[in-house]
Amino acid sequence: MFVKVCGLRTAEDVDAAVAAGADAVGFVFAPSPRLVGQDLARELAARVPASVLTVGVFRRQPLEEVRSLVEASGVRAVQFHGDEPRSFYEAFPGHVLIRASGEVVDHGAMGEDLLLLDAPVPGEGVAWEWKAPGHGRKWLLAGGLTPGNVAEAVRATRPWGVDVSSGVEISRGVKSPDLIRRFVETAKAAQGVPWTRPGDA
Ligand SMILES: O=C(O)c1ccccc1NCC(=O)[C@H](O)[C@H](O)COP(=O)(O)O
Repeated sequence: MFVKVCGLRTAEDVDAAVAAGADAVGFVFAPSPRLVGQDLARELAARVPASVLTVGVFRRQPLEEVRSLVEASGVRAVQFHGDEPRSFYEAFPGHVLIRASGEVVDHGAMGEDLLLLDAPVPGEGVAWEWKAPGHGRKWLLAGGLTPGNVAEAVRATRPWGVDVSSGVEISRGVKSPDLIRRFVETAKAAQGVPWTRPGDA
């Protein structure tokens, strides 16, 4: 089970996610209480070992802004949460590409490596009627996941991975190392599909 912890803003958050065994950590560059700037993101990304994927999260931002933040922060993956066109995905060869969507879409149509099925409004901690996209490709489940419900969500939908933000916070935008540890532990123990590196077939 691939586990991404999103919306990290402090060195303690990052260290907790890495120590817990997260496979990816996300830095939000879109308007959000979890927004980080390029310098902080670069500092935080530098703490992350190469085995853990660093993800820059964007929503409805101009391509030049995205490009500049990706380059300056050094993140290795780019996650789009709006209706960004294919040209946005094509602008980042060599990066892992994550396409987030609030509905089941044609996986691969944008050239993405991973599809992230999320609530209609991201990062709000709202659980939706979780369902699988109905194809054999790699996808991540997100939206209102917590240490208390992630096992049930995984059992119901059998994703390749999961993504969390609000469910590991003690207040909006403030992560809890203990909740991060509990979430990663529970998700890893849940019965998902076998882990392989994102981008591989
Ligand atoms: O987290 C945000 O505030 C955010 C803002 C704008 C675009 C994306 C955002 N988050 C993306 C994520 O990957 C979240 O982890 C995902 O939506 C799940 O969030 P949650 O339901 O709070 O666990």
